[in-house]
Amino acid sequence: MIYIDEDMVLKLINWDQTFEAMEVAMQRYTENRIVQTARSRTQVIGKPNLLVTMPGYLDDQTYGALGCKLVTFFPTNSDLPKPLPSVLASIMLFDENTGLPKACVGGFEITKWRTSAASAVATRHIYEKRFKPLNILALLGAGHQGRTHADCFKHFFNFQEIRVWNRTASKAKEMVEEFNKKYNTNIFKFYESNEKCVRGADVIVTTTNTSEPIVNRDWVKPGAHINSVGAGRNHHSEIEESLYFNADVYIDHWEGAKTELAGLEKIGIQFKAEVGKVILNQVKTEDPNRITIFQSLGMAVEDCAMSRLIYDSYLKTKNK
Ligand SMILES: NC(=O)C1=CN([C@@H]2O[C@H](COP(=O)(O)OP(=O)(O)OC[C@H]3O[C@@H](n4cnc5c(N)ncnc54)[C@H](O)[C@@H]3O)[C@@H](O)[C@H]2O)C=CC1
Ligand SMILES: O=C(O)C1=NCCCC1
Repeated sequence: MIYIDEDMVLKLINWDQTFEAMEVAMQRYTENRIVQTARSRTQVIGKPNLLVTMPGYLDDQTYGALGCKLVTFFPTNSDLPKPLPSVLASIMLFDENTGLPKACVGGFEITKWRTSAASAVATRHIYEKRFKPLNILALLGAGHQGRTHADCFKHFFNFQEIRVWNRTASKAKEMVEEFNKKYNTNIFKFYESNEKCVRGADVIVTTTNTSEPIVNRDWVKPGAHINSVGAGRNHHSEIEESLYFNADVYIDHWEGAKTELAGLEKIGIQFKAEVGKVILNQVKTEDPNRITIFQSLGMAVEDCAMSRLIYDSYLKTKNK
């Protein structure tokens, strides 16, 4: 069995293949060519810290794999004297014919990249494909996911303004300075207020651990698209509940939605479809003024696709 560490993953990963891997995982989901269950959660007694397991099987010539991601979600890591990321992960990849372990692949970078690419896939198919404006992007959250989403959306879309808000303002300021420098641009703008950041935005991405809404219904312009990524108290804490009633809500998978979005179902929110159906043109939002939401939960088969991609790329570099 080989071990592919985070540095190697970073050398091998790129946005275009990650996007394609997410599109394939989402399509295969809709075509019933995957197996995955809701993830298990094992909590450290007395702490909010979790070990999460995400097993999956994806049937595909290029991205197919049998694997299991092990994620630790330790919100207390930011309070350590030397802070660590709150989401850490490793992905085990198995031989489909023998069950032998083939590789353990670092899952920290993969989780950031595949989650960002899943948001980009949703934005492209739910929103951009309908010729909707892409002038202003609002990013709420300047943590690991917020930063990777910024790179990803800069790569795939041509926004004129990318706004950044974070609960601790200094982090958003730092990020804006760093990203303007990195891309030799001035399109990244710091916002002190989440309301101002959201008002007028065409696309909104939320990547926070908040347990209270940070996006209010009245702030979101008609026809805007929201990718809600954060999983604080639950997976739907970032957006004011009444906004869900005034939007078409798309998810990535129903197994996860049944448990992790039970709170939304309980208050009567109906999910329109999984993103795979939109990719396959089986469903779409017709009304240009309708707000759309991609409620991202994260799928095991996305991690299977990514670990297969990285594993194959790794073998190619070794066999050169
Ligand atoms: N949907 C998916 O597929 C995935 C979702 N996630 C979720 O994304 C979120 C962000 O993950 P990372 O960027 O890795 O974490 P991080 O620890 O790097 O960033 C956390 C962010 O949340 C913000 N935050 C924390 N408490 C807040 C509050 N009360 N109000 C407003 N903002 C608050 C912080 O300022 C920071 O911007 C987490 O909730 C994580 O569980 C992570 C991986 C995959
Ligand atoms: O999909 C994932 O990976 C995760 N989703 C939510 C929380 C931690 C990891």
